[in-house]
Amino acid sequence: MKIRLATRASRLALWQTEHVAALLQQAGFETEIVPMQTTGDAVQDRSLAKIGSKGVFTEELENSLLRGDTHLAVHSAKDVQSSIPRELELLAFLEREQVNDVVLSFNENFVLDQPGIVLGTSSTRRKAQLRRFYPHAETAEARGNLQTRLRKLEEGQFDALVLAYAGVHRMGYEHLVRYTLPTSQFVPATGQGSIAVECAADLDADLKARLKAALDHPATHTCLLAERAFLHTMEGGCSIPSFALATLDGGRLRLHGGLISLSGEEYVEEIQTADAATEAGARALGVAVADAVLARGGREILASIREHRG
Ligand SMILES: NCc1[nH]cc(CCC(=O)O)c1CC(=O)O
Repeated sequence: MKIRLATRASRLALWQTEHVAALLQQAGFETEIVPMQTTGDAVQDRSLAKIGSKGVFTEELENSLLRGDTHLAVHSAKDVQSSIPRELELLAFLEREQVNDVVLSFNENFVLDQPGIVLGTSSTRRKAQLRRFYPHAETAEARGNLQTRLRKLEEGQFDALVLAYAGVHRMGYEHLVRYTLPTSQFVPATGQGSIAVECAADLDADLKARLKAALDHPATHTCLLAERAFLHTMEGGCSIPSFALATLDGGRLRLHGGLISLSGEEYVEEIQTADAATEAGARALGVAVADAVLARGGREILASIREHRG
């Protein structure tokens, strides 16, 4: 049977979808890749916070699943909104890459701890974390796909670029990495480093089970359920500077989640652990960490972000 895969047309998205296709082929499926443009690709001149983050990289792919034109949609897990249409289902999460944010520069002697440096990023979370942990650095908007951002770096629009290691590795830009930022401070966005595979909820149950068996990484899946429950409770999209990283150690699931104000001054974080045996337990951990963050000052941070945006 030929499985049709919906994907964005960016080089990173195509790399990820070819990776999914290869796993499916190993399991005996034929595949066809169906690239499409999303709003997030079309709108390059405004920051994601301004165009609204709800599904800008996923909606067109989801519509193709809903029409029955494709069987699976392949996304960066980070780009998938915290609640998806009830007719759709997140079937599988592929094994996660190293989750860190990294700093790239063409200058081999680039030093982060230096006054006046300009760091390119398009993420409100990274901007806020940089303001908190590297207050001497300035940030500049760096929208566009990875190739566009690298070109802006090469043109000298900023001294360095802050990106997810996962995308940098997949695109072969590791030789430009000057710093790997610690996940204790630069806690990544929900889902960073994993690829999510979505399907229609009414896809044939037997086919679903075979596709899931070929693609899903259960430990990553458990972590992502906790992180996504956190994000859902936080009511954020990728433009709210929340962060969440779940890790599994033996049978224990650990979730580090929090929220940071745009200025980087207000900061609430929470770490809790739970038994990782069930999906319900993983989700409950995400809700508990988010509730604690909201109760300990997160609500005020969210209110001030909303006020700031008008
Ligand atoms: N929204 C952009 C986006 N979505 C996924 C990745 C990288 C790959 C990943 O985190 O899985 C990136 C680029 C970045 O954040 O540097």
